[in-house]
Amino acid sequence: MNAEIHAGGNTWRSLPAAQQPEYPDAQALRDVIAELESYPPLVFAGECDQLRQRLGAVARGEAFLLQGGDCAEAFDAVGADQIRNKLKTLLQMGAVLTYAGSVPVVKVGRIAGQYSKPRSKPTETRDGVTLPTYRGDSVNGFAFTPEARTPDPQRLKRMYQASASTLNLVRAFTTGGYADLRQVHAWNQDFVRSSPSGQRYEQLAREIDRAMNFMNACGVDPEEFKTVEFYASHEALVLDYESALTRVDSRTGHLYDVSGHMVWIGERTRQLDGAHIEFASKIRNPIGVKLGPTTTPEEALTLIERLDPEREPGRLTFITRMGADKIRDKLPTLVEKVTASGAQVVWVSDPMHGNTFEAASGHKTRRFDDVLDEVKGFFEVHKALGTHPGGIHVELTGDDVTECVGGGDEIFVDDLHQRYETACDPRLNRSQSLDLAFLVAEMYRDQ
Ligand SMILES: O=C[C@H](O)[C@H](O)COP(=O)(O)O
Ligand SMILES: C=C(OP(=O)(O)O)C(=O)O
Ligand SMILES: [Mn+2]
Repeated sequence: MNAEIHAGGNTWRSLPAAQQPEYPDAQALRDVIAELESYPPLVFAGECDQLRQRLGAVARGEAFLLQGGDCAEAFDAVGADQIRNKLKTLLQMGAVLTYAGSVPVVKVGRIAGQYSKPRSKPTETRDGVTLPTYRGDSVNGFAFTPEARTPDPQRLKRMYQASASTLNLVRAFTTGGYADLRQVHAWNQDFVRSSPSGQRYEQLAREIDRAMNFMNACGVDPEEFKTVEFYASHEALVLDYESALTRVDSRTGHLYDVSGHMVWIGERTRQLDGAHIEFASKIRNPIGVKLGPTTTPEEALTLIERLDPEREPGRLTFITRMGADKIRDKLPTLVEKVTASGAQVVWVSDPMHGNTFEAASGHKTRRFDDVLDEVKGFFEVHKALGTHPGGIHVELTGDDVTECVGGGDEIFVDDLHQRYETACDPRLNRSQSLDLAFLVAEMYRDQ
């Protein structure tokens, strides 16, 4: 490894880094970093390049990005069922969008690395006891005890291992036959009878079957449908971890963060003179940046200067998360100014993070109708400006949780307690995710 170039992955260290864990033992952290630096990459730099090319197609208006998964993955949820259910949900959504929206879909999970959480408050108080807030399994434990909530650098190694086993199973499913498009019915088997979206999906799967029979009859090799391209992404939050997993690509001499194919910088860490943007500017992975309602056009343009100086379609994805009540007001100027600058970014809607509220029961939740309305606003703005609504970024799970209210198989506020399992933000369940995919496919077709 070239030490000089590798140092490029550490230039962030001299800058202020928001939302970093405060470890009690600096030497223990250094030991963990040294160990992580010796671990093999989780992804290959060439795969990151391939995703950048796919996102280039999205930027040009030729494809659509579906990015989704947990708000916060958890170490104890690294099991075959959970991973399969999540993947299955994303594959079903992908099939709906591809078929009903008539557009190639680039599929990216918030998966195999989504273990670190920025928080709005540094501490949490319960019954007069104040402890550090939970910052994701990579940092501390969810249990409300001083031991669990103390940041422990050993957790970064567990994050690597959990990411590796998740990615291994995802790769097995996506290349080994499970994700074969001829399985469109099988993905739905446990689901169809019980839910309106499952039944709607079943009808679509029958049409896909017919289309595939037609293609077979035309001589298309059925093996073409056997594997699916699927990529892993997460928020690059804990920079000690991300930079320990940043390596020089022997083919090109460039730096890649090999902890995932795509990484994004969150709304709370996108300071222009901060460590996260500096880190992201040094790596060649496709980069996302979340843009909330306070983003100014000047900030967006400076982000482009910093992260995409070559104006390479696919390098930079702007993930807007304005809130349903603000998107129609805030997004147009940003899109106009960015487009006028000549940059070709991918525009993606995260309709989750601007629409969170606390229910009377104390559960953090989101209304399906607000989520839908933000996506609608996103499509309306792009239609009016003649730009491409490039994709959606959603928090979802394949399990039948009750965390967001609404949807075709309606969840009510009074249901929230039944299966509220998230460690951080409320996720769409499988039925709500499929509902959303059908509605987004209609919007895409209509625009
Ligand atoms: O997932 C994102 C953030 O960590 C989350 O929205 C912040 O939530 P908080 O306001 O509960 O800290
Ligand atoms: C923290 C997140 O989002 P944001 O940075 O947009 O608040 C997230 O995606 O979980
Ligand atoms: Mn979240």
